[in-house]
Amino acid sequence: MCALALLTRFPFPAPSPCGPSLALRHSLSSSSLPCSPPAPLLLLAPRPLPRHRPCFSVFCSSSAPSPMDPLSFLSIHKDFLRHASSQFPLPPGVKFSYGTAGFRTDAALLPSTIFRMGVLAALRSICTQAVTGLMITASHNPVHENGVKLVDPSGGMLAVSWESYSDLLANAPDEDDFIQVVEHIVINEKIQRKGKTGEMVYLGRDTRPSGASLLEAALKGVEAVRGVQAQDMGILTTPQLHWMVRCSNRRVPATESDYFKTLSRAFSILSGLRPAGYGEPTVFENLIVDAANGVGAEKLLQLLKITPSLRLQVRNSGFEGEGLLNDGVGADFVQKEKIPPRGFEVLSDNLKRCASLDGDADRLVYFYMSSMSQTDQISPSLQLLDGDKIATLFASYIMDQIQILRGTSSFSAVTNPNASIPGFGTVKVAVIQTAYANGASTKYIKQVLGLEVAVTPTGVKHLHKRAAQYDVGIYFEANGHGTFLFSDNFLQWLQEVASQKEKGEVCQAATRLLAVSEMVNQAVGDALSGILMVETVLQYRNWSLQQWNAMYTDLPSRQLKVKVADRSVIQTTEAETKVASPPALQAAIDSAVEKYEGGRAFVRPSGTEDVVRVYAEAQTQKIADSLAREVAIQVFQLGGGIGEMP
Ligand SMILES: CC(=O)N[C@H]1[C@@H](OP(=O)(O)O)O[C@H](CO)[C@@H](O)[C@@H]1O
Ligand SMILES: [Mg+2]
Repeated sequence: MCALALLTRFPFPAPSPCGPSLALRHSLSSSSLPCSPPAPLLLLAPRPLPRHRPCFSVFCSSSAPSPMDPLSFLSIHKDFLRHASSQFPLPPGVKFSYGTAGFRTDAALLPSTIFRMGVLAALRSICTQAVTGLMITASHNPVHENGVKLVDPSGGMLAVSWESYSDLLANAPDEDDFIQVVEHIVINEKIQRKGKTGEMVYLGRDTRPSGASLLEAALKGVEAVRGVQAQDMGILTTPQLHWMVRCSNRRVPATESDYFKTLSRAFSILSGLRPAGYGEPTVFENLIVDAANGVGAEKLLQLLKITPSLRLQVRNSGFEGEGLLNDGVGADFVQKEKIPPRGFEVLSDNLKRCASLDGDADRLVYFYMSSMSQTDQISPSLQLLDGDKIATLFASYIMDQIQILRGTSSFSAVTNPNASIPGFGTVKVAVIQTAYANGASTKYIKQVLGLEVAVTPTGVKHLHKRAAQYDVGIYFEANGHGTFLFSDNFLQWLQEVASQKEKGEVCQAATRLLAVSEMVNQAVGDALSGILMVETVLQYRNWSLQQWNAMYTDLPSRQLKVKVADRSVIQTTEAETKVASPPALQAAIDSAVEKYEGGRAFVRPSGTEDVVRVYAEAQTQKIADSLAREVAIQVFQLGGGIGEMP
């Protein structure tokens, strides 16, 4: 295919700032920009620009690797790659987008995308000279769908700067275009082979029936990049694969069995380190876990086998075809619908300690049923302990330990996060939330725990990055996806203190935090390690779910979705809490909010569905409902609503 034909087909992104062997030197709309020294014209391609402004860019190179034959320079055989990709043709009429959490769509449409992501994961591995990962899952989506996410060497999500490559690769119409995109990535990222042996991609999948054949496609993609090894890690939860990639690159034991052993060992250490002053440990009733008929069921049972002190039962396991994945079950269902998952209704009286995972076990919510008086009759209602409640519980536990490290063994109502720990200095602790966090949680964290709250846009990749800036960064989305991270500096200091037995309580608190840092997945949110952590804190405090729930009362809230012709017309700012465009919309939201004391509302285009999301909270449910509706109408009117008016 000639370069000109490609012109109209690929919106190549600007070269990466981290590997600028090719510089964007020239565009037809600004052709006077110098390209100095003159460099060979390599590729003529359109770049993403504001709409209605046709413009093309010239990528040019001035340094090695050999720009004219980048693949053979890497010992990648072009014909082999072309032949392999021809086995996985692009389905017609589909536009793929990496989105907030990877590609997700009907499984039948995915083989080409997953083959190509295998290639990308292999290129990322060569580029970073480290193990990368590829997970086949569609999380809480229906069973006929599937998806793929890439894991970076740190164990976190794929670097945002590489997301545009995944879109280009996934949408390349044929083999020649595909090869051109691969070449573009190799040159743009200055990828070179360093002759090391670390070029490896770990592959994992959840329990979806389509997973096995899609994994084959991924395997072929990795193998098409000769020299990079693919390792099939089997059926896993998403967080397990992230954990394995992270551990492998840190040169620590990284098998699935190591994962279970690490979590279990840390849980046992923590169970044996209850403080004096909270009374004799209560023998809790078993936790009943709704596993969304997904991969979490089998994995929880494996964890249970080696952790006898963990008291739980698994329901909605999906074993032997019983129950459909994510169908009326799971964390997303429970959090959104606020009703018990399928299979739990009959047990209403015993539902005192329950939790729900999502389909790939990276989200976790807790709940219990309480009898509430509704008009003239008593009916059970679901009390949800969502990601905000989990973050608050964890933050309060961390502050408890920090108080002890400071030499104050009792947990005072208001802590001072700036007070330093003798021997360490100021320990920076923060909770990272999104705009969807319930206002009551934010108030509690700031006013009662005295902690900083940072707000990022929606999507775990944003929260994780921010959390990594603190000594302890706790992040959760309200939907139950989150974890907390420790800085290496703080961990190193804790190691020293934990080895000084004579320090008594202080040594114990350091030992606890070290165990917590092993148990809580440092790569990504993990429902299994989340359960262990919640159970640890509840045991430590001797708390029932009711006592935990009483930390603060959620403000009533309402979420709505509005269909508009083009959701990209809504642009937001200030971590998605304000609308930048159309400007009249923010003014309309402000005047709606002003009518209700303590009200809050914001809107943003969804990154995973073709809708604009509306969120409102207020002092009563009725007001939250009216405010949400009022704002939804404004979105409809000012944002090009289609279909029925909300
Ligand atoms: C309000 C909400 O729950 N949004 C979810 C949802 O994103 P949207 O961009 O809102 O569609 O899916 C994301 C990926 O799972 C998750 O990170 C996020 O929290
Ligand atoms: Mg998930």
